[in-house]
Amino acid sequence: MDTRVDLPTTERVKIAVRDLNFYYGSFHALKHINLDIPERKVTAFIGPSGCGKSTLLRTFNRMFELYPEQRAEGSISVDGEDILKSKRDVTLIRAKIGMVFQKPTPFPMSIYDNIAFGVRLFETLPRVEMDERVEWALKKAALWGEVKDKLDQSGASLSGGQQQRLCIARGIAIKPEVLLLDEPCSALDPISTGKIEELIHELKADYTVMIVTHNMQQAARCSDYTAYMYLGDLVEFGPTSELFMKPKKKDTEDYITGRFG
Ligand SMILES: Nc1ncnc2c1ncn2[C@@H]1O[C@H](COP(=O)(O)OP(=O)(O)OP(=O)(O)O)[C@@H](O)[C@H]1O
Repeated sequence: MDTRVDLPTTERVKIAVRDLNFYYGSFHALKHINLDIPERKVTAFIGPSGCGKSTLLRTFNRMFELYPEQRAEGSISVDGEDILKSKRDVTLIRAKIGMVFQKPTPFPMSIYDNIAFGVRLFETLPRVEMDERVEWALKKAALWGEVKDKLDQSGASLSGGQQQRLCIARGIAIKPEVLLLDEPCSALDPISTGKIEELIHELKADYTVMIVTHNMQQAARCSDYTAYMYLGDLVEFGPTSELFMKPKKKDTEDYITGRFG
C-alpha cells in the first residue's frame, strides 16, 4: 500500500521512508511503509493497540538492533543518508535522533547529571559551558523554574510530570535534529500533559518531532501531520486537520469517529 503524499512545496522532507518492512522473527510487524516526514513539524502516529506505532518509531534510531531476532528491510533516509545501511556508529545516529519513552526514566543521579551525562558522551565542554547547556535544556523543557535551586538533588525526587520533562530536557541537551516521543504523556496528569503539549508545540521551531499517542485529541491538538496505522499498514497520512476533518479512507474515518472495533 503506497500512502506517500506529496508534501506542500514549503515543507522540506527530513526523513524519507521507502518500502520499510519490519519483522519480529517471522512476524511481519510493518508492511511496505512509504512515508515522508516533514522537517520542523510534529507528526503524530495513531492507530489501535498493536498496529506498529512504537515499532516504527524504534526503527528511526535503530533501537531494534539490540535484539538479534528483529530485522528491518527497506530504507529510512535522514537528510539523504540511509540509516539502515549506514556504516556509521549507531551512537552517532542516536545523537541526531533522540528518543523519549512512555514511562519517565531518569538516571539514578542528580538532576544536573541527568542532563550532563548524555552531553559528555558526545562533547567535552568546560564546566561553564556545561552549566549553560544544562540551563538551556531545562528552560527548553519548561522545567528550569521548578528545579534551578535543587540541581544537585536526585532526578527521582521529582514528580512524574517533572521527571518526564527532565527526560525531554535530557533528550534535547545533546541537540538532536529529530525527537521521537513514544506516548510521552501516558503516565501523566492533565496539568503535566498540558505542559508537555505546549512544549511539543515550541520544540518544532528547532526539531522534527514524531509522537506516538493513543489520545486522538492530543494528536489533533499538537501535530501538523498525522499517520493512521492498522495491523502494520500505514493506512493514511496527511495534514492533521484534513485527516481528522475529511479522512480519505473509510477505515480512518471509522477509527477517528470511534466506530472501529
Ligand atoms: N518484542 C516483540 N516480539 C514479538 N512481537 C512484538 C514485539 N514487540 C511488538 N511486537 C508485536 O508487533 C506488533 C506491533 O507492536 P507495537 O508495540 O509496535 O504496536 P503499537 O501500535 O505501538 O501498540 P500500543 O499502542 O499497544 O503500544 C504487535 O502485534 C506486537 O504484538
